[in-house]
Amino acid sequence: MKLLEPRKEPLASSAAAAAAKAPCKWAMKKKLVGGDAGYVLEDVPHLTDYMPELPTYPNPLQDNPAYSVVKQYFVNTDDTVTQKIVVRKNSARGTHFRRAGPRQRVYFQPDEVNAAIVTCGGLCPGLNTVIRELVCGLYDMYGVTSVVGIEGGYKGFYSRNTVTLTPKSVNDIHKRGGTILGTSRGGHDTAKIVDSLQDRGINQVYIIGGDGTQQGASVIYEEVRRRGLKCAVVGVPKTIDNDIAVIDKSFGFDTAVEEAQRAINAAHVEAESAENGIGVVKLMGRNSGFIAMYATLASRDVDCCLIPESPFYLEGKGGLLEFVEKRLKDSGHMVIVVAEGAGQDLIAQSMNFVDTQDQDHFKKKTNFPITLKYIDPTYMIRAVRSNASDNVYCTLLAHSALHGAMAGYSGFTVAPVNGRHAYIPFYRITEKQNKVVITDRMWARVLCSTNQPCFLSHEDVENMKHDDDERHHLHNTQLLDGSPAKCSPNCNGSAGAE
Ligand SMILES: Nc1ncnc2c1ncn2[C@@H]1O[C@H](COP(=O)(O)OP(=O)(O)OP(=O)(O)O)[C@@H](O)[C@H]1O
Ligand SMILES: O=P(O)(O)OC[C@H]1O[C@](O)(CO)[C@@H](O)[C@@H]1O
Ligand SMILES: [Mg+2]
Repeated sequence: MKLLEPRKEPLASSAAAAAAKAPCKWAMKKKLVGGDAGYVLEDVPHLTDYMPELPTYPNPLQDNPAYSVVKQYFVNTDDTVTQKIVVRKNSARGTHFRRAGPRQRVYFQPDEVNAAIVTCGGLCPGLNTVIRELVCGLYDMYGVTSVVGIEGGYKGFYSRNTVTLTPKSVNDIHKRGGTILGTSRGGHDTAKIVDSLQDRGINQVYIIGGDGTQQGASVIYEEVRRRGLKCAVVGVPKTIDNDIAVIDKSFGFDTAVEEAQRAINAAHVEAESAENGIGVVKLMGRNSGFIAMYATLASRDVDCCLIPESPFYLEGKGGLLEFVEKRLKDSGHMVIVVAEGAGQDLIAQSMNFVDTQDQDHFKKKTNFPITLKYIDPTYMIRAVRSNASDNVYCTLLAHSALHGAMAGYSGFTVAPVNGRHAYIPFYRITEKQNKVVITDRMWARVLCSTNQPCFLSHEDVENMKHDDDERHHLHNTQLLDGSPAKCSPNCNGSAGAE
């Protein structure tokens, strides 16, 4: 294994190009370790990076009756998780992340730990489950008895008192939507937050939130490190939109897609029961259409799915209205699912038919009367409690997070990559957001299932494919230590690239 020089960012995306103009502060702080055949470990920081003399202790799990019988319960320190799961015979091994899980030695004694948990950003099903499992995991697995909640997001660090969290107080919270701690989208004052950590003697902080929150967590980590504090800063990624880069899926997404089925079913029933009935369902997704795409695929009752990534136009040959008219003539009703960010250009031209409930607009544009029912379950799909599958996922996330903190890792986000939980550096989560790639197979499946037009000309499609090829080419040929090791941040097969 050899330490590599920090690599240069590929110029494949506008974000990367911007970073090249104003070099990213992370560029000099990456912990890259190279191995054979183009193997690269993008490692996460550890408390010993700046506190080399820290003592270690045996992991209390070795004496825990539930875990001590597990064969190979502790993760080997060399275990890593590959980002690129599909390989060819001569492919470079590419990027890897440190495998999450309990380590044989830990850097905190149980009675030394003062943990804090905060939730930031928008709501998402599963927030309470993550909080519950962090608290119960710290208590039950590591014998920690001091865990507090920070109320109201980041600003709660310096404007509110903490709330004590115990297994008893969090026992039933996974059965509720929202977050018992409250959340907010403002108030990230790094110095004040770290002052508060210091004043309260907090030495493990679990920060649950989306891309903005993880950026906030990374600057908190930087400040903690600058002050030389023994405090593990751990990010748990959350976004209902499922658009976080690198990771397989974000918690709450499954639940949201499931809940969206209820709205789609209602739209279908309404549409079917009326003459030329159209049911329109608006789903979350300001910048990406994953919820709309998966809800459409799951339902099979949807005739048209509109997402921000796929431009469309209303009038003229090949436009949406022509398609609506044809579908109504063919089957007498239709269901349209629209992500909230879809058709932004049309909104700009005051042509947003989606937000209007004015059926005259449609009547004027089509040649026959229609009955339009508009259903907006936007907040309903994220305010519900998490489903069974998300509950299990949240439990594993919480456990991976606290194992990492106890093992002394800090400044990382935890999430599954190709089915295995891994510790991922903050910059990999925040440098870009995933989008639905409309030249990938998953979007083709949607078009196949709805039989909607792709609203793009042949030339548009060819241009997009060309752009994608260039993007892949640039990522694949970007050399690390002279070897072709890097794959696209998107090539982990996440969110339907298969
Ligand atoms: N670049 C940043 N640096 C520091 N703090 C940030 C940054 N961006 C956002 N934050 C802080 O993170 C918190 C949440 O941010 P934001 O509202 O963007 O939600 P999010 O975490 O992205 O979640 P969601 O998935 O709901 O959008 C806010 O308190 C905000 O001040
Ligand atoms: O209304 P709020 O709380 O800002 O959150 C809504 C937004 O959050 C998101 O889910 C992003 O996290 C968007 O898709 C959505 O528009
Ligand atoms: Mg966000």
